[in-house]
Amino acid sequence: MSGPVARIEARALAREFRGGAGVHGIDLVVAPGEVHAIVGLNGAGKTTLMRLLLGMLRPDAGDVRVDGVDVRKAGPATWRRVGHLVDTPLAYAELDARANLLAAARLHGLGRQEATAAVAAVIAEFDLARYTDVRTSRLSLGNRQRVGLAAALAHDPQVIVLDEPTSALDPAGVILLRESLLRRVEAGAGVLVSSHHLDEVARIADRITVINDGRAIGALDPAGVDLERAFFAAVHADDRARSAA
Ligand SMILES: Nc1ncnc2c1ncn2[C@@H]1O[C@H](COP(=O)(O)OP(=O)(O)OP(=O)(O)O)[C@@H](O)[C@H]1O
Repeated sequence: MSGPVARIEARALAREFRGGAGVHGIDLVVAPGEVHAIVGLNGAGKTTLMRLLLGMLRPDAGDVRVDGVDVRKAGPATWRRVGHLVDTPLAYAELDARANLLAAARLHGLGRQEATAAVAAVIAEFDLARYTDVRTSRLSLGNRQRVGLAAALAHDPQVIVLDEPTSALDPAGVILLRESLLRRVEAGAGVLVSSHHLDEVARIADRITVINDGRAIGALDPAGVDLERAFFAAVHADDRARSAA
């Protein structure tokens, strides 16, 4: 096979929870230099899929490669190239924003000076200067999300996985995140993002995959005229097909 190594490549990925919910055989690729968005209704399996891709959850079947490395064998060198915001945004709620960002940068392998410079850059990138000395537990939800995103991105990851990153952001935060991701993609990163905001997805995604009931059921055209209608058409067609089977 030729071409650049995919940032993320999953094959036949499956994990079924008791009761039957979960992820049922998903193939997915995130190439370098692209934003791949996944959209789906509440409970469709987006977070579960991301947790499987990041090795946070063990699959029943299938495999995942991150920057060409089998996720089961990935070590620090691979994880330093990954930035994610899935589940809890920050490690230390009692620390202020700057200390949290420094901790995240150091945990991702940056040296002291490198981390200080990287943290200054993401503080500017996410317009967080007013909040650097505030304990993160006291931040508003949206500012906590900004700090969480800054912590996920400070070490300049090549593989970026963000679960509903705009859910609590104000319009200014949405624009800052969009610009940040597009800059990183331009530099070769691969981004996987889940979202319920179809307008925003249409702005940033190169590829959109629809997830329904734990399965990847098709793609939406980010340049399409009525994404919402296309989304519901895909979901309802899949629901009908499965209830008829
Ligand atoms: N640890 C678990 N044990 C049992 N069921 C689970 C577990 N984690 C997730 N599920 C179930 O798997 C399904 C998919 O959940 P998931 O959180 O992946 O959906 P989602 O698409 O991210 O939803 P949302 O848009 O609401 O965040 C749901 O039915 C959920 O209840």
